[in-house]
Amino acid sequence: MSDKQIHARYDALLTAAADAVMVLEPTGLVMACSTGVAEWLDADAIVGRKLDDIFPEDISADIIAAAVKALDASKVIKVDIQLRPEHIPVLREQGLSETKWVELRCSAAEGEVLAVFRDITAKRRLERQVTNQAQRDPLTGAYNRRALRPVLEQAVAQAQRYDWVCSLMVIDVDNFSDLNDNFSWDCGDQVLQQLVTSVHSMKRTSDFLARYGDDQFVMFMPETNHDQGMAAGQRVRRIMEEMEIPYAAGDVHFTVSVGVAALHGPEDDPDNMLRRALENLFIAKQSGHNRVEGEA
Ligand SMILES: Nc1nc2c(ncn2[C@@H]2O[C@H](COP(=O)(O)OP(=O)(O)OP(=O)(O)O)[C@@H](O)[C@H]2O)c(=O)[nH]1
Repeated sequence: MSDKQIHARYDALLTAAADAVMVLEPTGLVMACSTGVAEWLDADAIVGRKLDDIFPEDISADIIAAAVKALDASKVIKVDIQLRPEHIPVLREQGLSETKWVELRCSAAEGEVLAVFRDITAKRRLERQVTNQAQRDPLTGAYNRRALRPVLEQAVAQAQRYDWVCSLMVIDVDNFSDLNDNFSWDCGDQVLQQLVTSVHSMKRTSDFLARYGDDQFVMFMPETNHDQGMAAGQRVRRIMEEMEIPYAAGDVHFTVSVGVAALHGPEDDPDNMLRRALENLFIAKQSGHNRVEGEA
């Protein structure tokens, strides 16, 4: 096969490929470029420039490191790169209008490196969506019990290390099964959704709300001592008591009971805090509902 044929085949391959490809010198100089389907890359404006002139320092260093490794190890080196238009003016001018994730694969060829960029933005988005769904309660959008566990463990350990205070509350809808029975399951659903919306709008950004059971929610509150946790519990109780949910058969009212527990020093742990909060919730229910109980 002649050199001409080899070049023609190489050009045809690059023209047909969906991926963007750059031929790089190990110094970072772009010798050739084909854009594939990347509408945010202008080959003419890239060829002859150094990666440092195109990308910010950290990205260009990642690409050069992958290229050098591919040359040294004679194998394909893979690295994922995030391209943000606000950090890469050169690509923004060429049409990069939203954040993209690309998978870079480098392989060595006669002292040069072929750098293949594949757009994996859609795959990344899907992965994030799936992770998000796995951590959320589909009805209310609050975090679920599975998501709560690692947050509690990390936050309680951190509070213990730095001698900070923290508290949690368990919120439980009073006579929730009666709401379901007397109105409808749909009405019960609306109560749970409204509860979460209201608690979200009153809580601090750092507080963490999760659906813990059927009609039960746990809110972890960092940097909150017992008295502040009780005050937050009373706020939740009052807001729920005042809420009216419009329903076909008339406005629906409901109340909640709340159990609060604060961190008890270095020997305490999330399971014990939850157990105490649930005990206090039980006392609130036994004492007539629509109450907040904490530690004496
Ligand atoms: N609408 C609705 N109901 C649910 C959902 N998940 C569970 N339930 C129902 O919620 C009810 C929970 O009832 P219980 O745990 O007995 O609590 P309660 O009736 O509030 O009683 P107290 O806590 O003692 O006041 C059960 O009847 C479940 O079937 C849901 O997602 N939506």
